[in-house]
Formats: sequence, structure tokens, C-alpha cells
Amino acid sequence: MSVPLLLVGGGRMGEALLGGMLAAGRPAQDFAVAEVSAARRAALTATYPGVQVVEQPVAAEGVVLATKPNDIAAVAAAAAQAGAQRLLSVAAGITAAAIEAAAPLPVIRAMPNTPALVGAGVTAIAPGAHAGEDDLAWAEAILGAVGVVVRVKEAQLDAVTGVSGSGPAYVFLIAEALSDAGVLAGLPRDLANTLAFQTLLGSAQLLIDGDSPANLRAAVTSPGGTTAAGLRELERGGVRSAFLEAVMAATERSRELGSR
Ligand SMILES: NC(=O)C1=CN([C@@H]2O[C@H](COP(=O)(O)OP(=O)(O)OC[C@H]3O[C@@H](n4cnc5c(N)ncnc54)[C@H](O)[C@@H]3O)[C@@H](O)[C@H]2O)C=CC1
Ligand SMILES: O=C(O)[C@@H]1CCC=N1
Repeated sequence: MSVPLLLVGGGRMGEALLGGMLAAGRPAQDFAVAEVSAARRAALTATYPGVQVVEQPVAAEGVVLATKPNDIAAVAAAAAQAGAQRLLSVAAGITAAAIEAAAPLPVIRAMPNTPALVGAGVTAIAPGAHAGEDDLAWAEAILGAVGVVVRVKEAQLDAVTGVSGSGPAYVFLIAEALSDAGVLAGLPRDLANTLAFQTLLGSAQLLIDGDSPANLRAAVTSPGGTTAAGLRELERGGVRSAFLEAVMAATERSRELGSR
């Protein structure tokens, strides 16, 4: 009997998707994870009772490919061999055409991010040549359980990777730096962490509620006040252009991963 959804690769992204879908209420029996690392299999088995954790792909209606980009073609072929009917790849860079060449199945490409683990991910999806509306709807149902899903053209996925796939790492770097700065200014680490992390959460919520970043920033910035003094230093440090360069570098790296 085939399982509804097999995840191949139970690493950071595979676990974020699995954990997110379980937290959203999908039953553990809906899932199997194929993972080559014995240590990872042991960890997943202990954390997610009821999920079938195996070494090699088992028969599944749909398969999420969540191994490193270099392994995706071989893993797609193995999943097809094991009876998969359609594939959802989360690998950075690897094109739908490359996956279709390894496995003659409908392929959806997706770029999720790790906040999927707490149901607050954002994923962009794009169809391969043989994927139809039902395949896109299938991918949306999987990824919609762990956050917002948007549809894009496949050519946009490299830029999506640069912004939101890699984006959580940029935000964690900001969190670290803001907390470190609090410590430098004399606050205990616990307090600095609470202040920095809750500031990120609250600011994100204001943005999600719909006002523009520029308006929200202006509302914090009193004439001649503390924020204007701080922002001046951030601009002097080139923060804005550092973000432009970071996203362009990540986008370019995603393109490189796809062209090897
Ligand atoms: N980590 C992230 O924030 C994001 C990662 N991705 C993509 O997700 C994919 C996985 O990335 P991570 O989870 O970060 O890597 P990872 O290294 O944490 O996980 C990959 C897992 O796949 C396993 N694996 C390797 N070959 C296998 C095989 N043949 N069969 C079964 N399991 C196998 C490894 O043992 C490992 O546990 C990559 O293609 C990456 O581009 C996409 C969006 C965000
Ligand atoms: O760093 C990477 O290559 C992966 C893809 C997006 C986030 N992590």
C-alpha cells in the first residue's frame, strides 16, 4: 500500500515541512520519510512517532524531494522507480526539466523557507512541463499547511531563493547583531534577546497588517531623535546596499546550482 506523501531527505528543510504539516493537524500516518543518514533516521523516529522513517524510497502517491541539489536527479529517478505519481522538489536551482529528464512525471518546483516549521513559511511554486492545475493544487495543499503559497514562473525561482529561501538567515543575522548591540550597550544577554526578538516579531506583524515599510519607519523616527541617529549609522554602514548585494549573490548562486 502506498503512503500519501513521501519526503526524501529528512534534513533541515524536510523536517521543517514534516513538522509544519504535522503541527497543522495532518495525521502522522500520511507521511513517510526516506533518509540515508542513520543518525537522522533515529532523530526523526524519536521526534515524530507514527511517521514511517525508512532508508530507501517506498511507494507513495506524491514525493517531496528535499535532498541537496546535487542529489535531486538520482533521488527523483529512485522515487519514480518506487512508484511515485508526482514530484515536488524544494531544491535550490535544479530545473524542472532536469528532474523530468530523470523521472518522467509531473514535477512542481517549490522554494519554501524554514519558518514552515512554525506554520509561518512562504513558498513560491512553479509547474514543470508535464504538471497541470491538479498538480499545482496538490503542491498548494501540502505547502499551504505550513504558510503562505504564491505561484510564480520558474524563471523567477532563483530570485525567490535569494529573497525568501535564504531570507531567514539574513533575519537571524540581524537578530544576533541587534542582541549583541544590546549587550554592548550594557544589557544582560537574556534581556537583549527578548528585546531584539520581540521587536522583529512585532515589526513583521505591522508589515503583514499592511502598512508600508517606509510609513512604519517614519512613525518610529522622531525629528532629531534617537532613531534618526541610529538610522544614519546604518546608512553609513551600507546596510541597504549590503542587502541588495546579498540577494543578488544568492540569486546568482541559485542560477549556478542549476547550470552545473
Ligand atoms: N535549509 C533551507 O532553509 C532550505 C533548503 N532548501 C532546499 O532543501 C534541500 C535540502 O536542504 P537542507 O534540508 O538544508 O539540507 P540538509 O543537508 O539538512 O538535508 C538533506 C538531507 O538529505 C539526506 N539525503 C541525502 N541523500 C539522500 C538520499 N539519496 N536519500 C534520502 N536522503 C538523502 C541527508 O542525509 C540529509 O539529512 C536543498 O536542495 C535546498 O536547496 C530550500 C529552501 C530552504
Ligand atoms: O542555502 C541554500 O542553498 C538553501 C536554499 C535556500 C535556503 N537554503
